[in-house]
Amino acid sequence: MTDTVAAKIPVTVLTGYLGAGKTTLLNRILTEDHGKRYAVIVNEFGEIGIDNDLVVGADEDVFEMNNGCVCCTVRGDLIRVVAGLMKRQRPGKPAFDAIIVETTGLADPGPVAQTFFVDDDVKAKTRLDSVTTLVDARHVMARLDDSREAREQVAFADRIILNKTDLATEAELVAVERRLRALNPLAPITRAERANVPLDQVLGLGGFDLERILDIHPEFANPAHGEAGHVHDEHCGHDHHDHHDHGHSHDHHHHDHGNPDNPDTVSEPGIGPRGHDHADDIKGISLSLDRPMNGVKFTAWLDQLLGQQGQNILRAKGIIDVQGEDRRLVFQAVHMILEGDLQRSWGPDERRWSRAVFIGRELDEAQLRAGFEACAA
Ligand SMILES: Nc1nc2c(ncn2[C@@H]2O[C@H](COP(=O)(O)OP(=O)(O)OP(=O)(O)O)[C@@H](O)[C@H]2O)c(=O)[nH]1
Repeated sequence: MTDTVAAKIPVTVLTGYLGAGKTTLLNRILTEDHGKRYAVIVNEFGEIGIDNDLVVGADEDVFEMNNGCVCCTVRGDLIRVVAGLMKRQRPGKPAFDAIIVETTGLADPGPVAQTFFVDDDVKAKTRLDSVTTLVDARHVMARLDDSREAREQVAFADRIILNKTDLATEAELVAVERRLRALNPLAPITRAERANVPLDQVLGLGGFDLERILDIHPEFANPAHGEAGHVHDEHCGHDHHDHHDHGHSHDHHHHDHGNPDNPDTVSEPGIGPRGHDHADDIKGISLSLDRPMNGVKFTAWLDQLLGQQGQNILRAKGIIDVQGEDRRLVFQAVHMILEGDLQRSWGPDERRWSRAVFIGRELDEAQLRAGFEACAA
């Protein structure tokens, strides 16, 4: 028994609301000198891969799941990706020491975690090691008020990392901790800045506690439709129709639930991640431009935009092709807090283009697009 458990590849699910610091932690894990080989699965929000591109130096082992709506389609994707990973070989040992799944900030981690219990193939070869939830010390209180996903992420955690402690006072941190404790009395809370937690507090915890989750979600291990790989589970059942609180609006819900193995069936044009509106009025807008941008204009536009609409912009990020600059300009924002810098050079064969994703409420897509394109050099 113990042998089988040991032979299974541990899976860590990293979750946390938009901009909490998941990619920062992931990059820390991937760059630390640990001699381990990790496979990383990122659940991309929006149709133009940016997240994937922001994960450092791990090209060959980063796998993208190509949509944002975790409750509907990710299970099928995840099973496919994990099954593919299992086929890889390393002499004498499993292909990977661990698998890390980064969920989108809008995801309820339930269906992702559930995948490791319902699909027989996945279950035979992997074990869920822990769900680690990152929390943005500065913004989490508001998100716990208005987002069911944010609350679920905290409730589900085996470990909580209270990140961005540099952006909050001690009194605020204590208040946040009290609130987190109320939602999840058991998960240890570790404070962090730039997700600087020791890796042994994230990986190899053996921490996923099925019994605790069954207390929160008695139906967890027994999905309504029961079938391995069935993506339209009980989360879908209540979330789509009953729970206005959950805030998923699936107005654009054209995809075929009966065919989780064919992610193409979810591909559709339109706003947001493959046309899905998340959390009622939250939407994602993806912009791109094939001409170089004027760096000064772009920065001024972005500053002004965040100044005026930062309250409504939950998250923004992008990779910009600046005229006269060999390096890629990478920017990120969470509400009004903006960070940007010139990172690595564009590769000789790399497509030079600018792309950005804005996720928020009451965003005017036409206006954003016009503003973005007006920054062309
Ligand atoms: N001040 C401060 N900024 C941080 C800290 N940790 C991360 N950031 C910044 O916060 C922004 C979001 O961090 P990410 O790691 O991309 O967050 P994420 O959870 O992966 O975001 P999504 O994948 O979009 O949900 C980036 O600009 C980070 O550099 C921190 O401890 N303090």
